[in-house]
Amino acid sequence: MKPVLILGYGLLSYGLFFVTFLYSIGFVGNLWVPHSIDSTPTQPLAMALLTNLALLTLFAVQHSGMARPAFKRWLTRYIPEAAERSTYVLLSTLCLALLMYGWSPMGGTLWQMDSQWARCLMHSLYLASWGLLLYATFLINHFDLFGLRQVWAAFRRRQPAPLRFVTPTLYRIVRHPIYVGWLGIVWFTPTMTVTHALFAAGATAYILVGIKLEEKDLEDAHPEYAQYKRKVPALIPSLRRRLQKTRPVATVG
Ligand SMILES: C[S@@+](CC[C@H](N)C(=O)[O-])C[C@H]1O[C@@H](n2cnc3c(N)ncnc32)[C@H](O)[C@@H]1O
Repeated sequence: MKPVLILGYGLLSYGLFFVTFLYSIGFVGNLWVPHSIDSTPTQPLAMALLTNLALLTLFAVQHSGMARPAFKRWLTRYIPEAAERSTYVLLSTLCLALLMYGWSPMGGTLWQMDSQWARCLMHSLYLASWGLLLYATFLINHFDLFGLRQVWAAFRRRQPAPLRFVTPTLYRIVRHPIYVGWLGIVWFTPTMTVTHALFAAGATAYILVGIKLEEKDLEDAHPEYAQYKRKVPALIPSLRRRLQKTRPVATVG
């Protein structure tokens, strides 16, 4: 595959991801977009539940399955290595878009905050969680996580330097700031409907399983990860057990 085509493919994947990412801020927060997580129910409850569970499962299997090293090895027998991450980003984006498009609101309110300031606080925490997620991607390497670094290197006919294991700022007080952001996104809402709770519970279960799989790969790739894991908590930040700044020493997949 010609390097310019790989670059175009990577840019297209990233562009689609970015538009879907912006829509999902409105979708989960019930803000600004026409079809959101708590739009008016249109299907019978059982049908809506099955649809939503199927969509959540599809996203979880794709997102976690394609991130495994064995899957990446298999995939790169058929596509250039430089396009692997962009393919992951593209398929994750398509699954997320399908999830939002096919999502079937179920109605039913579990709790609701009526006071203006409480609603405002929840919306602020919700948007701050998106900010945290985005910020944390830049701490690891935003352009690597979304495949741009790899396709740019291919375009320049260079081999991209392997991504290093890093523990900058937030990563010294919590091991998974991106997933902390996700948890905030799904749980901070002024109105918790049954639909929203299903989404939040599904996302939480996915994150907890995803962490186990991701950390196994990180431990395999980076022997010092075990020590990092002992010192830094997974999801609840601890300032007391703050990891000393260490030089990154190994690569991760
Ligand atoms: C979606 S990101 C989530 C990262 C992290 N679990 C978090 O919540 O902030 C997953 C990718 O980040 C990589 N990764 C996780 N922790 C890392 C670190 N400290 N340094 C570099 N890469 C890391 C994993 O290898 C995986 O490819």
